[in-house]
Amino acid sequence: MKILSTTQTREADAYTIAHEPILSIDLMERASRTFTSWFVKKFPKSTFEMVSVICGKGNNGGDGLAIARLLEERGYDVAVFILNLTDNETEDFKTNLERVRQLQDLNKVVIKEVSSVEEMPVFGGDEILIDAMLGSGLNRPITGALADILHFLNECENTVVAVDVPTGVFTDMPTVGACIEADYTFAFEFPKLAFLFPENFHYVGDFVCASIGLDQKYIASVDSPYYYITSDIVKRIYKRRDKFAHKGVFGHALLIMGSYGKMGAAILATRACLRAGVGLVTVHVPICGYEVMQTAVPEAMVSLDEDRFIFTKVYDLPKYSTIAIGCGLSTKNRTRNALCYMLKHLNRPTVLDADALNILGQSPDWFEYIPKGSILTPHPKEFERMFGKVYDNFERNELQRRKAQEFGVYIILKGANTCVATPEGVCYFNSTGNPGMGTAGSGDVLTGILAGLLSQEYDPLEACILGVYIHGLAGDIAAEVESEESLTAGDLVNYLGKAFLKLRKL
Ligand SMILES: NC(=O)C1=CN([C@@H]2O[C@H](COP(=O)(O)OP(=O)(O)OC[C@H]3O[C@@H](n4cnc5c(N)ncnc54)[C@H](OP(=O)(O)O)[C@@H]3O)[C@@H](O)[C@H]2O)[C@H](O)CC1
Ligand SMILES: [K+]
Repeated sequence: MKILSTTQTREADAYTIAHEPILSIDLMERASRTFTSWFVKKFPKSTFEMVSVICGKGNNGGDGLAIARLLEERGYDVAVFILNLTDNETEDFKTNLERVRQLQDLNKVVIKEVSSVEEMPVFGGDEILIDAMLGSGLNRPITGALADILHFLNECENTVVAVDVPTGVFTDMPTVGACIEADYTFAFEFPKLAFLFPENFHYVGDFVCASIGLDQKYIASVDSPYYYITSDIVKRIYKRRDKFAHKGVFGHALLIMGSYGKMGAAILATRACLRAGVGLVTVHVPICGYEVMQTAVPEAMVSLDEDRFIFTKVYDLPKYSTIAIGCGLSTKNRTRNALCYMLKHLNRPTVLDADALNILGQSPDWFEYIPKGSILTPHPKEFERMFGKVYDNFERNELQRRKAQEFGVYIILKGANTCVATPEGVCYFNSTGNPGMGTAGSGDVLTGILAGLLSQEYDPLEACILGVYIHGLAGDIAAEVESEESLTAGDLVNYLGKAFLKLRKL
């Protein structure tokens, strides 16, 4: 799914209104119905006493009024609070206010105007609050009376659901000023870029998005460097196996991993590579890793280094279809030199993770040796070691895109909404995964999956998108059974099979 900026969304909005054609008030109604359909399933009316909708006077407030009316129609007890902080009202806000007033006249909805925090009501414990104060029209940081009201609301214990954008959050740049702290955000048509960055989680909560019927052809024609990885994209990438296929056609991966005390990383990556469907896997380990590897992963072949404890040299590189290097490798001098030699002599996309990235961070001149189309999989700390400190995630994302373009590589920045940046400067944000995956070895599993997919002739972009998605999906299935707290990297490997089964059914 493409992610549009606020300006582009407004253009898509205007295009839809002009070409569907649809009146703007009817588009607002459609958006509000989409919200309401989700809301009634998520918060059935038996689960709380009342809904209070807090509205600004722009179109976000207009949505809020339409939602209040639609919820009343569905049998909810609804109160509307209109923030009287400006005289500017949009036409669609006015029309919807008129419609709600008719309900008020029938004693079906309560409407109250609020001009300051002192006039805010005390909400009951069972009330749910809908934030329709400001949406994508935010054009300056929130201060003054509205900031006081937001602070007041944030102090309340009630569940808060934001319409389109949590009030105060800038969608395309870092947020400053007061913000509502929503528990849920329901975004129209696309998630906003800001929702994908951790610093905004506090404001956005869990987000969902759904189409409000904006013109799909127009959206397809708009240029955007940002995509959200949904099942649609993954479905197009995933290749079913040929009935007559055999292990010879699924490639032979070489994993260069592990050092004394860090063989677990190599084991996890090797198991993941096998579970991701590789035909054959050879794992190159120092002598100390021989027995543990043969015992822990009998399906893998082992190539032994000359050194007892670390990686120093590997032969026969051309015979492997894919190479991945780095998990648990160490950054000792001889390993560094061996990595440098390899990078210079490899001539095909390679997966680089963990200590391979730490070594690159220490020797920035070596970035130019990385084969084009390679995949680098840093977590934020490794990213910082390679490319330096940043102020926030918008800046980090810009840097990630720039470096991917500069070196002609794919950079997978791991975290919530893992982001794949391509050599063309496009970003794909993952939609699967959960906080339980922030556990030792989780990254090693991803590296193994990527090597397994590349071996099966997924191209690097396909491997990145499918890899991060299925890694997250395995995590989500595992968390359902094991809980986020107890989830281990080994579980991710064990649930990969179930994730593939789910993928087949998409
Ligand atoms: N395509 C869609 O996604 C649709 C979206 N809809 C909804 O429309 C809003 C956007 O509505 P808009 O009227 O453009 O803007 P807002 O309601 O968010 O804001 C209204 C005005 O608030 C003022 N403003 C801006 N920043 C501040 C601030 N810091 N403090 C106080 N007031 C502020 C500003 O007016 P000014 O004259 O004061 O500059 C805004 O114009 C979108 O989010 C959706 O909810 C449609 O309903 C359907 C299609
Ligand atoms: K809002």
